[in-house]
Amino acid sequence: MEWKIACLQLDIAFGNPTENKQQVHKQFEQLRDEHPDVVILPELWSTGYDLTRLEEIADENGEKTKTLISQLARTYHTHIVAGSIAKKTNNGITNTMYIVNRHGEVVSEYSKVHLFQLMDEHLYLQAGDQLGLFTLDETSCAGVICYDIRFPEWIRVHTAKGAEILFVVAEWPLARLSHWRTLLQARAIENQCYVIACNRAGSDPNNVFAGHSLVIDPWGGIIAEADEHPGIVTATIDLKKVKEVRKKIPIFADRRPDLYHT
Ligand SMILES: O=C(O)CCC(=O)C(=O)O
Repeated sequence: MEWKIACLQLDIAFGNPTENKQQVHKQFEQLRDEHPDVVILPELWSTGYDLTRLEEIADENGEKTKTLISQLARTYHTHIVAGSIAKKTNNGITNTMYIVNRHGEVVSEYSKVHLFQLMDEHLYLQAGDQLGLFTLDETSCAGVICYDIRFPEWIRVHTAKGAEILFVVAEWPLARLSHWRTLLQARAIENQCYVIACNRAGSDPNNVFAGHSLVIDPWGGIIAEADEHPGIVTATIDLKKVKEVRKKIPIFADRRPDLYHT
């Protein structure tokens, strides 16, 4: 089975959910004739990192976001890995990803497990503690958020449980672009999975962001890469390639988890 992928590399308007939602609508309309199977948005795409105003602008239980992306999924008949948003809960605000299928059903949500202290996330956000596994078209997938890719053991938990595609949504700064590319390629090679990584472009008052959204195959080959500007990156992935690579070098069968204690 093949999937057409589209990453929306947005220049997120700081603290302005209304403007960001308009941008998302426009980009879906731009994609209308391409009929993507999966559309991916970046991290905190509706608010950006306006952390000091999150109490005011975060989405109460993610309800508005879920309604919006379900409508988009039904209208454009596509699965959506809806980046992440600031979700207001009774226990604080989380950095939460929603996944909806092409029928508009929310199939999963994942809250960022590793909070990034360099950008003050730990001061404003609550960490999640659940896996990011989900299934689309009977394909086992995982979704993680930005800093999570620095934790290979966290990604491995997902691929050891069967994930064949890793979706990464991010607001990764330009200052560490080389880490972004290297870490994503390494996660693809060591887990023999597709890595589909959607980063934001542009800047906010504190950071310039890297763009360079990437689609990487299970052999580590880069099949699509954006530049640093806002835009849409598309690629077609062949899901049987995961099984081919895993058969050629059977790392999951050869693992020795009984020895891997830290
Ligand atoms: O790990 C990094 O260098 C960037 C992480 C980050 O920007 C984030 O998690 O928001």
